[in-house]
Amino acid sequence: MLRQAMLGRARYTIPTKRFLSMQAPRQPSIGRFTGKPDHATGKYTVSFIEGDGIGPEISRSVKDIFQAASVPITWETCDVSPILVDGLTTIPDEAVKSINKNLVGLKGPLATPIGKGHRSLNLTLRKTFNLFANVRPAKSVRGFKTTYDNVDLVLIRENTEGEYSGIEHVVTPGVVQSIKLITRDASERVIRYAFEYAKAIGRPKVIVVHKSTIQRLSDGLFVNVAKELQKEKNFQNIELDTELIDNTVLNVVMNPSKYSDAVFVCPNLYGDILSDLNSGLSAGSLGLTPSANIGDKISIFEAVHGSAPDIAGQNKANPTALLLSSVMMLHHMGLNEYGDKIENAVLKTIAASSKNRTGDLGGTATTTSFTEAVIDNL
Ligand SMILES: NC(=O)C1=CN([C@@H]2O[C@H](COP(=O)(O)OP(=O)(O)OC[C@H]3O[C@@H](n4cnc5c(N)ncnc54)[C@H](O)[C@@H]3O)[C@@H](O)[C@H]2O)C=CC1
Ligand SMILES: O=C(O)CCC(=O)C(=O)O
Ligand SMILES: [Mg+2]
Repeated sequence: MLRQAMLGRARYTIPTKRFLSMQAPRQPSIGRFTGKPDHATGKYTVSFIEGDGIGPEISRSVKDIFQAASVPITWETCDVSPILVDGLTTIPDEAVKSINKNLVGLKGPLATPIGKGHRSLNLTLRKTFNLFANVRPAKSVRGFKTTYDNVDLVLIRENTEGEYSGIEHVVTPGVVQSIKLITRDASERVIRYAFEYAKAIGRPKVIVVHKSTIQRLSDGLFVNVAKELQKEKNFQNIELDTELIDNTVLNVVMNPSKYSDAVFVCPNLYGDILSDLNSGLSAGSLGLTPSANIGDKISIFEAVHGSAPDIAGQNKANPTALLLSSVMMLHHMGLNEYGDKIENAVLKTIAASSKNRTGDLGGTATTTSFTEAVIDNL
């Protein structure tokens, strides 16, 4: 039997046995949106970071579709040009104020220079607003054939530390050290979120993906925290499994359906890599996979993909991943009808014909013609 369970995206159709009799809530209890619409206009204000490369093109698409769907949102454009002080990267105060005020943001991809200049602005945003859980669902798209049908993977990545702590130094020329920082606090809050998320979407299992055979203390702590949490009364109905990352990667590629009833949770780098793999497998492109960066109060939604410099400025980018991220955002804000409407229009457009699809999906559509087709399908 199938039951429609909703969190972030309407199209979670989840096979359940144990949870059939339970009413799954729509959102985990952690990180709920508490913003209010403006009294006078009835509209919410959302901070919008358009991003680099293809960012402005896919952002235009989201804005046009939101306008056509009459979504009650006013965009507040945020400039996050990096500010470097004593080697540390920050973002302008106005952007920090905007996001702190609105409690929610939508973000296009931000490019990171390699080996020089500012630190990743994506990491800076996640650290600045303590966005500790990065939720990355990867689901097959109806009507678009990839290697496997019915891929339905949900991954939650620790988003503030691990290999992305940015603690690196030269010990002596030719010898560098990079510190993977794992703390009990950060591990606990993301794993707790993963348990809550699994409950909310009606999945009976959480799988900790790790390599504690090698990273014995750091990943060992992450795994132990999960085992401790699972003993809490609240989570005893959720099964906990642990898997070595190399084994998970093999299994995901060989048989992704093995994980349709689970939520993965993992340290930062594993989650970054595994989420691109999941995207490629479910969608055949990075152009379709959304994500949410969740904090206790503030959340920022963004695609899994980057700034795609190879196709930037050519009207070739697929805006779907940012659109589906905006759908996750609408559900997070409780604007479910609008989220469902836009999601259905996007999926209908992709399913209708290969002509509608952008180049990454083997089609000939441009970003603008795809956007127009979605608007026609609203
Ligand atoms: N969260 C973020 O803002 C992220 C930012 N980045 C940054 O993006 C820059 C480029 O990174 P890459 O490794 O090239 O990864 P990328 O994700 O930008 O591109 C990888 C491949 O996927 C394609 N692609 C990505 N998004 C697409 C879309 N919407 N439509 C059609 N095709 C799409 C690109 O054309 C390219 O062939 C780097 O500076 C990196 O730091 C990378 C990943 C995430
Ligand atoms: O910030 C970056 O440069 C890359 C981030 C990334 O790959 C991701 O968030 O998936
Ligand atoms: Mg990545």
